[in-house]
Amino acid sequence: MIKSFTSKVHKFSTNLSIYRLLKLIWAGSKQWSVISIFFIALESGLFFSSLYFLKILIDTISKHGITDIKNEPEVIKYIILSTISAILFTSVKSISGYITEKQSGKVAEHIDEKIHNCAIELDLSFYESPNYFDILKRARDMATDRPNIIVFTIVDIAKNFISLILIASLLVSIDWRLFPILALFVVPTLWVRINFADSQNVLRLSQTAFERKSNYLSTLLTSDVHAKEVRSFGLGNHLKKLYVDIRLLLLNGRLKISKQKTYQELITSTIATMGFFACVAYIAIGSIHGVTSVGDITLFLVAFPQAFNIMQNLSNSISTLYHNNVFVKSIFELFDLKSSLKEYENPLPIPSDNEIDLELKNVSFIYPHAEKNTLTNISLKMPAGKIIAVVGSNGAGKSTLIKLLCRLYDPTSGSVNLNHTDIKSFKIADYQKQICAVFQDFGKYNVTVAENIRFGDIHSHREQVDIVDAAKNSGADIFIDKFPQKYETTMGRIFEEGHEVSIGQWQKLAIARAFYSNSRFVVLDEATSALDAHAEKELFDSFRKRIGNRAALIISHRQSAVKHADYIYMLSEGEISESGTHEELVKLKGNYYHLFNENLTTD
Ligand SMILES: Nc1ncnc2c1ncn2[C@@H]1O[C@H](COP(=O)(O)OP(=O)(O)OP(=O)(O)O)[C@@H](O)[C@H]1O
Repeated sequence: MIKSFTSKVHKFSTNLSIYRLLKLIWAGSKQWSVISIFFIALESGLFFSSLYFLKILIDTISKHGITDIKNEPEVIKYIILSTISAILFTSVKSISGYITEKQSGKVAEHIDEKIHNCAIELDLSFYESPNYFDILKRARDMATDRPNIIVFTIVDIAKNFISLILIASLLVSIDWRLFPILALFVVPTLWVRINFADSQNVLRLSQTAFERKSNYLSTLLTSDVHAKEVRSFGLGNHLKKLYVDIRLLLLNGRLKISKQKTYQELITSTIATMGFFACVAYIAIGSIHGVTSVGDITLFLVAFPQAFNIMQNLSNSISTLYHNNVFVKSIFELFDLKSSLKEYENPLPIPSDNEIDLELKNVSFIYPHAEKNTLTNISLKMPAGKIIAVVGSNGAGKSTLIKLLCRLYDPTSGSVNLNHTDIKSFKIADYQKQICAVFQDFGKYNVTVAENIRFGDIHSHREQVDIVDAAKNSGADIFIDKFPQKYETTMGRIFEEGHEVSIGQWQKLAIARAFYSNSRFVVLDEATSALDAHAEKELFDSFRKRIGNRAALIISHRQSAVKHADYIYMLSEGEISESGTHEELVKLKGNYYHLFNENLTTD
């Protein structure tokens, strides 16, 4: 058991990252940490002094005898002093509870901010990794209430530790053997708790993926997005069963180690209680033999249960800290993740020329964890003021190409160049401002109409008229004007008074974002797929006028959307198989011709 205990303690100290944790707490709450430390010292000092005055009081009484009237002023003095110390102790304890609450609130805010920064700054490849989601989930779970628990626990450990030292000095003044005896009987309890916390941590790590899966199933059952299909396909009971099975599995895992802990705690708490009464017997027999005084016995009966409680609290706090360590580790794991997109050390300014081209040169790309290239040797140009189109069947690699253009990923080989300069030479944020993309799975923001459009260029403070212009250009103005609150209408149905609109209308809002943006390049990835034929025709007929001297890239499965492009690239299984104008490609009677098959026209 001793070997197991020391190995647990070693694992505990290496796993706990206590120094890093304290640094994190300090970074998030410097001022409140200082105040908190002051109150810890004050509280412990007052606790000690109330006991100390009590001891002197008892010593005074027992030395001079209870009936000695001369003794009265001194007795009253110590009664007053120990009462004042006890009152101050309880008051400081209450205030210090508030201070710890404030401190942990600050730490939680700090951790929350860091987690959100990581989530924003990490590149898209992390979102392809289940492991990243596990880390993120654990870190997010941690962010809500764990900082609170951890700060409270650390403060508790500090208080208990100081109090224990002070109280130990009192106990040692009775008999030095009392303290080691006490420690010996409390250690098994600590061992059981650390052991339990350790098993819980291992279990939690192995359960995170299942937890995520059960959360996912619960979302399927409860979210508005899936409500229609769940009902029409009658998926409810099937999904519910999958959910319940996983929850049962998780519960059984937890109950198994909890049962083990209950058995072990039964034994160790019996040992601890026996320890307490062994000490009582030791002191009582000592007093019969005249070795210990009445003051000693009284002090022992007051101080010993306190010391016993403090040691129990300490063991509880330490195991709580250890138990929460899995979350602490997760946030550090998250903080340690490094984006694979590297910032250039001396970034160049974005070229200010009026005419600016974007070009892919011999680009190949393989997704992280994928086995083969999604794109191979792609060369393609987006010249200023021109509209180009990329077409191809499902899975050909069109959206992937957009991700590279937007620098959401870097190519595995080849380069993306802005006016002949590799885009890696620019600051990522500066470059990304040059491109505005409307993705196939565009965002539906449950904010006002105006904010939905303003998200296209959130850093500029432009006039309302620009928002209205963007809405007119995308055709969204037609339904916006029908809302009583026009551009101040909240979209979606998540919030009260929100207005839900059709998918095509949402898509028009997303396109309005692109028109509102000042970027030099516009990318529409299947961005008009939900527009009715009339709205789509109207948009593309005047698209050139609407984008001004910007360059545009359109991805679409509809011939009507791509045929007016200046140049079209046909993507087949990740490679460009054909390119040319619509007329040239139709005449070629190759992949492009067959893709649109019957409905091809050259008008
Ligand atoms: N995150 C990813 N990780 C691994 N492979 C991916 C990932 N995203 C896409 N792929 C693979 O890359 C290939 C190209 O996908 P992409 O989304 O670029 O196709 P697409 O041409 O846009 O298709 P669609 O017309 O259906 O939108 C597909 O075979 C897909 O399986």
